Amino acid sequence: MEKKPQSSTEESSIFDKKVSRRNVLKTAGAGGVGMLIGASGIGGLLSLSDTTVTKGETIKDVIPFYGKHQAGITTETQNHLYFASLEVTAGSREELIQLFKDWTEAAAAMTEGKAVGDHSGNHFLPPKDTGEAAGLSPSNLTITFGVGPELFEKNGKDRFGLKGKKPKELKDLPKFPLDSLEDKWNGGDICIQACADDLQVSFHAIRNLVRIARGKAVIHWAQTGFQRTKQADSKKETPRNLFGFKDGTVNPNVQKETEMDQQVWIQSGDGADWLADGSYMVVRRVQMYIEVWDRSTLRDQENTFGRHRDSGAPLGHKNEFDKADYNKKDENGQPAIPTNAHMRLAHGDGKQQILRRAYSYADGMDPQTGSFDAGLLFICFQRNPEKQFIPMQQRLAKNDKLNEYTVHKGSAMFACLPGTQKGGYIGDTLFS
Ligand SMILES: C=CC1=C(C)c2cc3[nH]c(cc4nc(cc5[nH]c(cc1n2)c(C)c5CCC(=O)O)C(CCC(=O)O)=C4C)c(C)c3C=C
Ligand SMILES: [Fe+2]
Repeated sequence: MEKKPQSSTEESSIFDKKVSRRNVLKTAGAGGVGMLIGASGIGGLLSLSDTTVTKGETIKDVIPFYGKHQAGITTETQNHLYFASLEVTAGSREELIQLFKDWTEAAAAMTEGKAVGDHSGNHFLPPKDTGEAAGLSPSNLTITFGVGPELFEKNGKDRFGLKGKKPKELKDLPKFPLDSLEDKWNGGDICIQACADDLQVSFHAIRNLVRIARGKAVIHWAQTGFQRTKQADSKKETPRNLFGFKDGTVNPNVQKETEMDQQVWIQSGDGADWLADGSYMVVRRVQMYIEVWDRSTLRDQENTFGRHRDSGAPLGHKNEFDKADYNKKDENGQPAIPTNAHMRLAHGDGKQQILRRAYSYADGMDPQTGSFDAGLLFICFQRNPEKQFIPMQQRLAKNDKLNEYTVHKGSAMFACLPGTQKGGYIGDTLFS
């Protein structure tokens, strides 16, 4: 559950005063703009331009969809996640291109709080938008698209004429010691990450994008995720994971463009120029044995992460954001932060960094064990997984004390596409 970045390019809500879909409806009723409702129906009602009917009022909670980078990477984490991994069934490159064009249009509309497609009002046709987000605020919805290795080549087949564009970094992750991966949580041709401050808004986004993809792509696996809501934590402190620890304290600073260029954004000259301004996303579905954890002592728990539970401070330190001193000894002359502590191993020599943007999940019961199926959908972004996530996970998989309490069940890597401008479409540099 990684925290709080805010990128100056993407994140500033473009308007200052809130006009939710509901407010527009109210205003329409009060201000006598019923004609508008009759003329353009829900689709029209929800369009940004229609906010002019409420002069002076503007919309909040909108994160722009268009831009140099896709939103949902350096964006401050929203309360909820709906993540979907899809398999492409389209028969041709043209169909695939059309899919990305349709998705772009729909995603741009939904992030502005608009419905998908025009409201036809035709009683003999299914409505274009499924409707469950009508009346809801845009809720800072971001929709982020990524492509997996098999979109470029599957079983030696160049399915969409993309083989020559495959970046060498985009491949299945190596099998790490202790991995217990299941096909049902692995891989995918395309991923869509929908984050919002309302789960119904996230779900609506994925549902409508999957609906648009009918005949061209199907869901392979999906996962919801959550963290404490901003309403529950108005101070917006670092969220706690399901083991009760602050999670997301040490993360690259998304406000610093140079840091993002070094660690997160793929640069032209890195190998695949069409992917410049995109980022590699690694996803791991990590089940956490919360019942086992709950029976372990506070000292064991703190030694596992190398941090104090209450304050989030590194062991031997006072405050959450104190710089960890890995040479510090405890009263017995032992390292204050144990050599197998998660944060110590993840940190390494500090040269590799990743931008973590994970969410907790809770999916009922694990039928095999009768315990909770709960954990972390670990998501991170980086410029080069071979230099960043992979060596880090190799260290963790070998020695991390956290491995006593977790198991990696799912794994995937996607290349998150560069952003696009109005008139373009997500993926345009891949297909041009
Ligand atoms: C390979 C990358 C990582 C995986 C997989 C991972 C899983 C994982 N982590 C936690 C909880 C915490 N992680 C913390 C720090 C931390 N974790 C990683 C990487 C992976 N974690 C990094 C790079 C760091 C920062 C290291 C540093 O330089 O200090 C912490 C400490 C607080 C914090 O900084 O966020 C916690 C807590 C869980 C529960 C988990 C899988 C279930
Ligand atoms: Fe971690």
